[in-house]
Amino acid sequence: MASDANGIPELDQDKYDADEQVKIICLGDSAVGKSKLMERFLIDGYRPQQLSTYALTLYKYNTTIDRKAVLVDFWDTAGQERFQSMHPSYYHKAHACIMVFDVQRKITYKNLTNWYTELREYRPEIPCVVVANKIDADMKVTQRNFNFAKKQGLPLYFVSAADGTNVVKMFKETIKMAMSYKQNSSDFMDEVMRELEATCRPIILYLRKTISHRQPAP
Ligand SMILES: Nc1nc2c(ncn2[C@@H]2O[C@H](COP(=O)(O)OP(=O)(O)OP(=O)(O)O)[C@@H](O)[C@H]2O)c(=O)[nH]1
Ligand SMILES: [Mg+2]
Repeated sequence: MASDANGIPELDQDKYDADEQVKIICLGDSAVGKSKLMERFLIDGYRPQQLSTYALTLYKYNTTIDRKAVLVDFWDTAGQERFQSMHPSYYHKAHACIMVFDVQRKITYKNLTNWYTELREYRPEIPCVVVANKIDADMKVTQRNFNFAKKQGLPLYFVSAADGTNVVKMFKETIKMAMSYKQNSSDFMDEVMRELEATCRPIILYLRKTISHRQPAP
């Protein structure tokens, strides 16, 4: 996506290398409330930017962390999740993930496993939170055990985009996790090591071959 995005600065993902830029993605089945959650959090003056060609909406949020201005880009799908899989560039350089299900629809909870597997394929280390949305419809669900989060060691938030319960708390904590990941991750070194390995492998193979073909000295 980034490479076809010539001329659309919002899709230039190199900007996420800068200290003050964070990318947070949102995953989950259709109609679980992903967009409503964003809108609820950014209720005062959110500026969603719909990029329909890319089945994507970007929500921008300015905040201050440790007295430093930070710009958060929330990436929200616009229908791509119906195909049960996202374009790889959706995951590219993401610093955290918000994974949402609808407490009223069991299938959306079951599908978290698929979303999580795909997320880890592309971003093995980034912080991820599980969000049980629509608790306003039946508060009793907060007593239920949703073991997926516990099993994976992920934080679980019971929220309602409709009445706002826990929405700000969940977003603020996720932003902090994203920043902390960005400051401490070994992403960059991993990339360097992978490049080095790929470059050096043919040389090592060649050397091994040459040495093994050498005749012992008389
Ligand atoms: N009762 C209740 N309804 C909600 C809540 N959040 C979202 N909804 C409703 O659920 C429906 C889907 O919400 P969206 O935010 O559009 O869901 P989405 O996950 O963005 O859906 P797609 O963009 O199609 O993937 C809408 O009719 C919302 O009004 C909630 O907390 N409580
Ligand atoms: Mg949506």
